[in-house]
Amino acid sequence: MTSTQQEISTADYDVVVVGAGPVGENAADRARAAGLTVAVVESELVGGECSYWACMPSKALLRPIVALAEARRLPGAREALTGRLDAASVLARRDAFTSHWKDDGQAQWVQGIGADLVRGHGRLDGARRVSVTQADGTVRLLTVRHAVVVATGSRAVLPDLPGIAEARPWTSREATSSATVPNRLAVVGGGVVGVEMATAWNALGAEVTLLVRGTGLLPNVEPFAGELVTAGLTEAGVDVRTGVSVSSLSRPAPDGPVTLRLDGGDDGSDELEVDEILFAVGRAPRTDDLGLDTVGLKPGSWLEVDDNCRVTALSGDGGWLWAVGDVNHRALLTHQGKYQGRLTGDAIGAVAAGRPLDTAPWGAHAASADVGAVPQVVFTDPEVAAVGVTAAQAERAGLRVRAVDYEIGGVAGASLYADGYTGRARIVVDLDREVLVGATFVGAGVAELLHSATVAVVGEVPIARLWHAVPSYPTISEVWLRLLEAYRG
Ligand SMILES: Cc1cc2nc3c(=O)[nH]c(=O)nc-3n(C[C@H](O)[C@H](O)[C@H](O)COP(=O)(O)OP(=O)(O)OC[C@H]3O[C@@H](n4cnc5c(N)ncnc54)[C@H](O)[C@@H]3O)c2cc1C
Ligand SMILES: NC(=O)c1ccc[n+]([C@@H]2O[C@H](COP(=O)([O-])OP(=O)(O)OC[C@H]3O[C@@H](n4cnc5c(N)ncnc54)[C@H](O)[C@@H]3O)[C@@H](O)[C@H]2O)c1
Repeated sequence: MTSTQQEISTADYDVVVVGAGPVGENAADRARAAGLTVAVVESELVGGECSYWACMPSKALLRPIVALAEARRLPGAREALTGRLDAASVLARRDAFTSHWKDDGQAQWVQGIGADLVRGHGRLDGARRVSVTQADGTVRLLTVRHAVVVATGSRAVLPDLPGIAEARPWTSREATSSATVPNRLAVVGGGVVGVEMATAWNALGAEVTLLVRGTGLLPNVEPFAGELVTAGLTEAGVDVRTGVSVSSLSRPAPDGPVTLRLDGGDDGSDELEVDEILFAVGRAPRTDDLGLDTVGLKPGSWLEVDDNCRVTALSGDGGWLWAVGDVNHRALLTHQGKYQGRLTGDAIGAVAAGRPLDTAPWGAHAASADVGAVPQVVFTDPEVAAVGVTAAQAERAGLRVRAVDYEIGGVAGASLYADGYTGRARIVVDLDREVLVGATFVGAGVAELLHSATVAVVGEVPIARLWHAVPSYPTISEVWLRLLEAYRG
C-alpha cells in the first residue's frame, strides 16, 4: 500500500474472491455453501465479461439469425418469411439480455448467497491480504484466513500495428455491444470470436470482410469444421480471405473510414477501406494491475495452477492463492471456468474444515475435465460442437486412434430438420481402450447433441456399451448409430 492511499477500513474474511464474473460467482457460492465468510471484489459489473460483453450478448445477437436461416431452409415456413431480419429488434433483445449493462440483479444474487460485495479494484497486498481501491479513491484492506481466489478473467489483445490507436478498432466489447450496424466491417482473426461476430454483423446488414492470416478458420477444431463454416459464411455473403494480415491502419478523419494495408491474400489487393475494424485475435490475462509482484509473481502473466486450481508458484506457502477461469489459461470458456470455480470453492471448504483434498484424477477437487474433455459450441451457421481432442491432437499426444466420419444429412432426423441438410460428424476412437477421446458435429441444430458426446468422453464409456445407447428415431442423434456402425464395419 502506498502512502498516498488512505486506508479507511479493514475487514477479515475466510475467503476473498477477486473478480465477480461467472467463475468468481461460482467459487464464492461454493465457499459460502461450506459455511465460510466470503467477500467478492468487483471493479466493473457483477457478472463479468460473459454477461455483458461476451457469451450472452453474442448469443443473443446470433440466435435470431440462425433461427431465420433455418426457417429459410424449410418449405412452408420459408413462404411465411416476407421481410428481412429486423436489426433494431435483434439489438434491443440483445440489450435486454445484458440487463442494459446494469448489474443490480447479479449484485443482489451475491448478497443473496450471504457474501459481501466490495466494489472497487482489488490488488494482492502481500500474502493473505487484498486491498480494494474504491470509486472515491479510498482503500479497504481485506485480510484473509484461508484463501484468495483470483477470478479476474481476460481482456482482448490488440496487435501493435502502425495507426492502431488512431483507427479506434473494435474489440469483442464493441462487437457485442454496438448500438449501430456499420456499413462495412473488417474482422481480423478466424478464431471463435471472429467467425461468430462475422456471422452476426453480416446478417445485421454490414458488408463484412473476414481477414485470416492462416489457411483456414477455427484452427483448434477438426479441419472440416472450419471448411463448413467458411462455406456457410461465404454463402451468407461474407468475404472470407485467408493468408492475409493487416500491416497498418489509418483513420485520418475521426468520423471517416479506416483504411487497412494488407499483406498477402488471394486477390492481390493491398488496401481495404471499411467503416469499423474488429480485432478478434485472442486474449490477455487481467493480472497486470493485481499486485502480483507483492507475492513474488510476474504482473501481466497467466496464473499457472495445478489440477486443483492452486497457483503452482505459491503452493509451498500454505497454498492460500487459487486462480480460476480465464485467468489460469486452462480453458477460456464460461462453463469450464464455472466448473473450476465450483470445485475450488468446495476444496477451500474442505481445507478450512481440516479435511484432505480429493485430488486423484476425476476426484471431487480435481479439474480433470480441463485436460482432454472440454466441450465447446461455436454458434455459427452451421454450428460447430466439439469435445475432447481432434484426431491430429490425439496422434500428437501419442495415442493410437481411428477417426470415423459420417455426413449428418444421411440420417432421417437431419433430412426432416432441413431440406438439403449439410453437416458432418466425426468421432475419434482410442483403439487401445476402445473409448471415445473426441467428437465433433458440424451442422444445424447440433449444439444440443454435444452433451451426449461429453458424457461418453468423460465417462470413458466403452464402444461396446455405447452400442446399447439407442438414439430416438427420427432425431439427428441417430448420427451416433451411424458413426458406431461405421466404426464396427
Ligand atoms: C465475444 C465472446 C463470446 C464468448 N462466448 C462464449 C460462449 O458462448 N460460451 C463460453 O463458454 N464462453 C464464451 N466466451 C468466453 C467467456 O466469456 C469467458 O471464458 C468467461 O467470461 C470467463 O469468465 P471469468 O469469470 O473467468 O472472467 P470474466 O467474465 O472476464 O470476469 C472477470 C471479472 O473480474 C473483474 N476484475 C478484473 N480485474 C479485477 C480487479 N483487479 N479487481 C476487481 N475485479 C476485477 C472484471 O471486471 C470481471 O467482472 C466468449 C468470449 C468472448 C470474448
Ligand atoms: N462460443 C464460444 O464458446 C466462444 C465464443 C467466443 C469466444 N470464446 C472464447 O474466447 C476466447 C477468445 O476468442 P478469440 O477468437 O479472440 O481467440 P482465438 O484464440 O480463438 O482466435 C484468435 C485467432 O486470431 C489469430 N491471430 C492472432 N494474432 C493475430 C494477428 N495479429 N493477426 C491476425 N490473426 C491473428 C490466431 O491465429 C487465432 O486463430 C477463445 O478461447 C474462445 O474459446 C468462446
